[in-house]
Amino acid sequence: MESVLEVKGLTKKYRRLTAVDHIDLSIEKGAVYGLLGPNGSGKSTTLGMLLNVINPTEGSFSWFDGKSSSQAALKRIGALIERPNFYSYMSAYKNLELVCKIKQIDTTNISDKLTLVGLGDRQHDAFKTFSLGMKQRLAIASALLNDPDVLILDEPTNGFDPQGILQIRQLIKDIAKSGTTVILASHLLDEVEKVCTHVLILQKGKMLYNGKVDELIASNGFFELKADDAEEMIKHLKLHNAFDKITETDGLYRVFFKDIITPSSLNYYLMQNGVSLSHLVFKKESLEEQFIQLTQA
Ligand SMILES: Nc1ncnc2c1ncn2[C@@H]1O[C@H](COP(=O)(O)OP(=O)(O)OP(=O)(O)O)[C@@H](O)[C@H]1O
Repeated sequence: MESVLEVKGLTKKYRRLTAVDHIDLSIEKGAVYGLLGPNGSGKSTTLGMLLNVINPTEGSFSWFDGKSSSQAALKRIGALIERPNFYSYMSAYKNLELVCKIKQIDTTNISDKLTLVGLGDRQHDAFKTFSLGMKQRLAIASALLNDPDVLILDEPTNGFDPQGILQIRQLIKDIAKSGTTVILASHLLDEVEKVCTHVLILQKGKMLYNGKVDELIASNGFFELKADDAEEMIKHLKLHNAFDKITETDGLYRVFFKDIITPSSLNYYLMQNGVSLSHLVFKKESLEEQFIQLTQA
């Protein structure tokens, strides 16, 4: 697969605060890569470094083949970090014409990009008549004017109503389908689950998970167990060679294994060791449960 971005040990320190702490990342063409984390976890700082507006304290990154200069690489990237200022009395089309003039790009793409973001039939209407969601879609069209290989979005659906959110998420998926790699920062787990193929989970600048969204969801699952003799059960669970960890809430034990274990084989193992269970349920965690586990660890 063609590599779009390679990041090694990227770190940003602000005095004593480490905003981004040794991040490694490898993004392939066509991925929709989510940077997921609560406010202040370092998402915007990471994007700022990748866009050359924040100087890293340590580490390195290289765009595309690693051979192009950072200036040349930046020309292949469209970014929407802050809401751009458009002229309210000018039409969507005229606003984008102005963007093209400023960025010295050909204007031939404007109508196509407006159609792509669903504003084809509103392109000659004044910007001030647009809803918030339409304004954001115009901003995305603006970032796409020079046909970038990569589109970077910071919290793309923040502040929109449910319908606006749906439209923007669908648009992001359509853009990715057309071959553009997307990197998006979001504090919304649901957004990453619905839109992204890959995710880097950040907490206080540290990487908690980095990989495919599917693989995060498709964990080995866990067992909910109860036994009259809980102590004996725990002892034998811990002796199992695939044992990972155990947690307890109100007498119900959640047991995680490093490998896939079937309910019947676990039941058999415990029975052989003299432990009879009064409750055995196998469950798969939702991404949300895994996210909570990761961020609580
Ligand atoms: N210029 C700065 N000087 C000092 N500290 C900063 C600066 N910029 C960011 N920080 C701190 O770095 C940490 C990471 O901030 P960052 O904005 O990257 O997080 P984020 O995940 O994007 O959060 P948000 O969604 O709230 O912007 C925070 O603790 C923030 O206060």
